[in-house]
Order: sequence, then C-alpha cells, then structure tokens
Amino acid sequence: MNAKSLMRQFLWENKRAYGISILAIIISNFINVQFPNILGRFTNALQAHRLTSKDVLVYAALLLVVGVVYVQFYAIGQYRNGKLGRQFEYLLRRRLFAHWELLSTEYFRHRSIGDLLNHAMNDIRQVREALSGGLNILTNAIFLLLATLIMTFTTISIKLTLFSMIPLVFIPGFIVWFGPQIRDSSRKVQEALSDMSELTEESFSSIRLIKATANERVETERFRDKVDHIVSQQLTLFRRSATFQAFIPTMSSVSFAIALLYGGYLALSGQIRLGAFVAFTLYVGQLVQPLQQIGFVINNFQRASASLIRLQVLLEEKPSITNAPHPVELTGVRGEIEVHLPAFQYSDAQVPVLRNIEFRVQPGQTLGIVGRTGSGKTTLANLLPRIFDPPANTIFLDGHDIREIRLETLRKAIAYVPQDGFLFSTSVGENISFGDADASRAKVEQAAKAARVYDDIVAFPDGFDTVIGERGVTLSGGQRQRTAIARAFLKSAPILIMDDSLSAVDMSTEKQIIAALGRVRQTRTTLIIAHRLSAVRHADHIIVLEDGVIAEEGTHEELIAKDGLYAKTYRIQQEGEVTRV
Ligand SMILES: Nc1ncnc2c1ncn2[C@@H]1O[C@H](COP(=O)(O)OP(=O)(O)OP(=O)(O)O)[C@@H](O)[C@H]1O
Repeated sequence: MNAKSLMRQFLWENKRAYGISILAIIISNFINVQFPNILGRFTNALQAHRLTSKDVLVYAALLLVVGVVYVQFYAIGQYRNGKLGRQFEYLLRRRLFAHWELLSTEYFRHRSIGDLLNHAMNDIRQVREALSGGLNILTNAIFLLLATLIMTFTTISIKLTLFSMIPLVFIPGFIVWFGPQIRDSSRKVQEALSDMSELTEESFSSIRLIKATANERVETERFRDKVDHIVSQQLTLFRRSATFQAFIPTMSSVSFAIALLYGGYLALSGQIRLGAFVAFTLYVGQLVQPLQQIGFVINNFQRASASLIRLQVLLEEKPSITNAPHPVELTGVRGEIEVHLPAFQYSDAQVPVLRNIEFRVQPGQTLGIVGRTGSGKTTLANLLPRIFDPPANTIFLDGHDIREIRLETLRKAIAYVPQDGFLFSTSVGENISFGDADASRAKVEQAAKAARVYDDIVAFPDGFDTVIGERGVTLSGGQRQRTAIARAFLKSAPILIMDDSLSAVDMSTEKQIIAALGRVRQTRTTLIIAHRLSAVRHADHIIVLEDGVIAEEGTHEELIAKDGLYAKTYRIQQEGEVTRV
C-alpha cells in the first residue's frame, strides 16, 4: 500500500476520533471569542456607573470560567490530534522499514544511507506535523476567524471590521511567499553544519593519517572554509528572519491604527458604545493570529505533500528478488548443491563476473573456494541465498532451482558468515543468538566455545551480556569474526557459508575452529571461502577461481600435484608461515 492510500485509510479508520478533536477545537474557538465581548459589556457598565462590587466579582468569575473552559476544550483537541498524528507517524515508519527489508541489496548499493534516513525521519515527521499540528492549527485558524467575524459583525460593526482587516489580509500571502525563502536558508544552514560535522568526524577518525602525512594545515584550512560558509548562510537566514518578524507586527499596528481612527470616530459620534470600541480593539488582536496561522499551515501542507510524494515513490519500489508465483516448500533440506552457471553479470556491469561455473556438493561435504581478490568468490557465495539473483535453472538445492524455492525456506537453510562479520550494537549473547532468538544460554555458550570466542567473552566486564559497539566494548577484528562464526554455528542450518571469515584469526585458532567445523560437518554442507589455503586444505573439494572462471579444482593433494596456481600460492604461504615462526 502506498503512502497516500495509507493516509486515507488511517483518516477513514479514525474519522470518529478526528471528528471529536476537531469539534473540541471549534467549541474552544467559540468560547474564546467571548473574552472581548465580556470585557466590552464590563466597560459599558463601568461607563454607565452601573457596576456594583458584586457585578465586578461576577464578571471576573465569568472571565475565569471562559478562560478555563476554553483551555480545556483546546487542549483536548490538540492532545487527541497530536496522538493520532504520532500513531500515523509510527505506522508509516514501520511500513517503510518493513518495505526496505524486502528490497534487494542492489537497491541499497545505489542509495545513500543519509538520504534514506532523511526520508525515514524528516519526510515522515513532516507528514505527521501536517496531520496533527497542521490540522489543529487549520481548524483553529478557520473557526477562530469565523467566530471573531461573527462576533464583530453582529455585536459591533461590519464596516469597521472590514476596514481594519485590510492590512491583515496581506499576512497569509506574505507568509506563503516568504516562508519558503526562510526554510531554504534554514536548510542551507543545516546542510553547512552537517558538512562541518562530517569533516570533523572524518578528520578525527583519520587523525593518525593526517599527522603521519603532516597534513594538519590543509585540514585546518578546509575547516576554516566550512566555518566561513556557515557564517555567510547564517547571516542570510538572520536577515530573512528579521524581515519576516518585522512584517507581521507592522501590519497589525496599521490595523490597530485604523481601528483606533475609525473606531474612535464611530465612538465619538455615538454610533458605537465605548464597550464595543474596547471589545473591537481586542478582536483586532485576535484576528492577527488565525491569519498568520493560515499562512503557516499552507506552507506546512505544501511541504508535507512533497514529503508524501517522496515516501510514495519509496513505498512503490518493487522488491527485485521475490518468491516465484508458486514457490516450492522444501521440508528437511538435505543440503545438496548443484551449480551450472554459464554466466552471471551484475546489473550495472559491462561484463559477466562469473563464467562457466560447474560444481556439485553432496550433503555434509565441504567445498573450499579460493582465488585472488576480485576473482568472484563472494559473488558466488551471494548467489546461493539469492542476495543477488542467479539466472533461472543455474543453481539447484536438493534438485530444485533455488529461484523456485520459497525465499524464506532457502535463506533459513543457510547460515552465512559475511566477510566483515557484522555485529549489532547489542549484547554479545544477543549477537550470537540473532538467527535463533529463543536459543538457551547453554546453546549460545556452546556455539561460542566451538567458534573459540568463549574465553574472550567471559573475560568481558559483563560476560555474554556485554554490550558491543559505540556504547559498549570494542571487539578486535578476530573477536568480531569469531562471534559472527558462533552466530552461524548456533543457527542449525543444513548449509554453512563462511566468506573469508577466518582471515583475522591466528593460525592455531583457525585450526581449532576448523576442527570444530569438522565435528558438525557430517550434518552440514559447508562452503569455505578463504585466502589462506590452510582454511580449505581439508575440504572434500576445492575450486580455484581466476577472473570469474574455475581455473583449477580438486582435493588439496590433487591441486598440489597439479603444481598450478594453488600449489604456488600454497608454497608461498607455507614459506611465510615458516619465516614467521
Ligand atoms: N554489487 C556489485 N555490483 C557490481 N559489481 C560488483 C558487485 N560486487 C562485486 N562486484 C565486482 O565483482 C568482482 C568480483 O567481486 P567479489 O567480491 O565477488 O570478489 P572476491 O573474490 O570475493 O574478492 P575478495 O577476495 O577481495 O573478497 C569485482 O570486480 C567487484 O568489483
């Protein structure tokens, strides 16, 4: 469902709640306009020397009652509208997030995260503001204006009202014309400020490099340029804001002057009473606010409608990797993988990145995938869980084209340890049980032991409850990798893919993890991508990728005997190890 129909549906479903809050605001407006009327009557009685001390008390009590009742009704309307607006905001945010989760990684590769966050935060906030604040203000403005005009027309003078209003009617037009200019300036100031923060963050995080290359002066000058830019943007904003703020009081002063001149004349010539004159000046003051608000609301609605259109575009984005019309439901995946891939090409690439890839892995076997950087190893691993979609009928799981298998079933059948071993900013324990939130602590600990990260975790201040990330402890590269491996060990999936996940652990830990892998291997099909050949030497079969094609394949012993690229790389790595020892 797109953003507009979501909003229509929300408004329709909550029509009663909206009706009540709008009614409360309307009532508050009609109560509010009794203020000047009561004060006018009071003045008339005062002028006629008809006021007793009891009357004064009654007037004071009346004003108090009007004030309290007005505020109550207005607050009810405002609170209810505000609440509905928030509910819609969260509904939209949830919908957008759920939608993003369905989109492919390709989609995110072409979008800036900052831009997406901007949609999730600012565009949605803009729509919410229009739906709660905007609606409040609009109702208030229209009915306060209406109530004030009814009161002045019926109790004072139509002519006096119309004359005094002449300068005020320019206010909404001015706001609609000038408001966007202020917004534009304010946006530029914000952009300049975030530019500066970005530069500061970048400088601080690369401080070692800056110092090592003696680039402090260059950085300081870049910072100075940014600050100069901020100052100039801010001055423009101040100038515009000052003009804006001066205009409205000027117009209301002119209005008051007309009210005084013409109203004074009417009072002196006995056409209106003194009380009406006093009440009228108060009504003029009351007219300024709704007219001003109408201008703001028009701007607010314009911004919200632009935001709604942007959200609409996002929500209409179709996920590119979806289920087949009648997906195959696999139960009890065995883990047999068969690949007959003539070619795979990324949508934005000129040439295929993989060509003529043919192999088969039996359930419980291990396949090693090695090759130079950029040879296509990760691409191959990404095709299996359909992170990128392979062509139809090229990759099979248990004899079924993976594009025909229900996506959820396929992905649940695979435990994937990505290259960077991404961890969330939550506790270590929760990171490990990410794929299986109900896993017991004992199972989490067992997985941590198999991944050889248990001893590290228990040494953290809160053990498995230690929070990772900016607000918690920082893990070393090796600890991150092993935690990510523990996560994959815990997920009892029939297929395990490790994408260079042992690169940051030392040789002896690598051996231990591989031994642990061996213990579960009978039940799991394992794909190990590695640069360090020691990680794949015990694999049942190894393929060596070179520029997207299989250059060599076989067992470790067969490849050594072939004396090709694998054997050469193995010798170099062995020598490296011997030298290091
Ligand atoms: N999403 C993508 N879109 C377009 N091209 C890509 C994408 N991902 C990778 N590539 C390109 O595909 C080629 C193979 O990349 P891949 O990451 O599969 O290699 P790799 O063997 O895993 O490398 P490494 O060992 O460095 O991880 C590279 O030329 C890379 O630039």
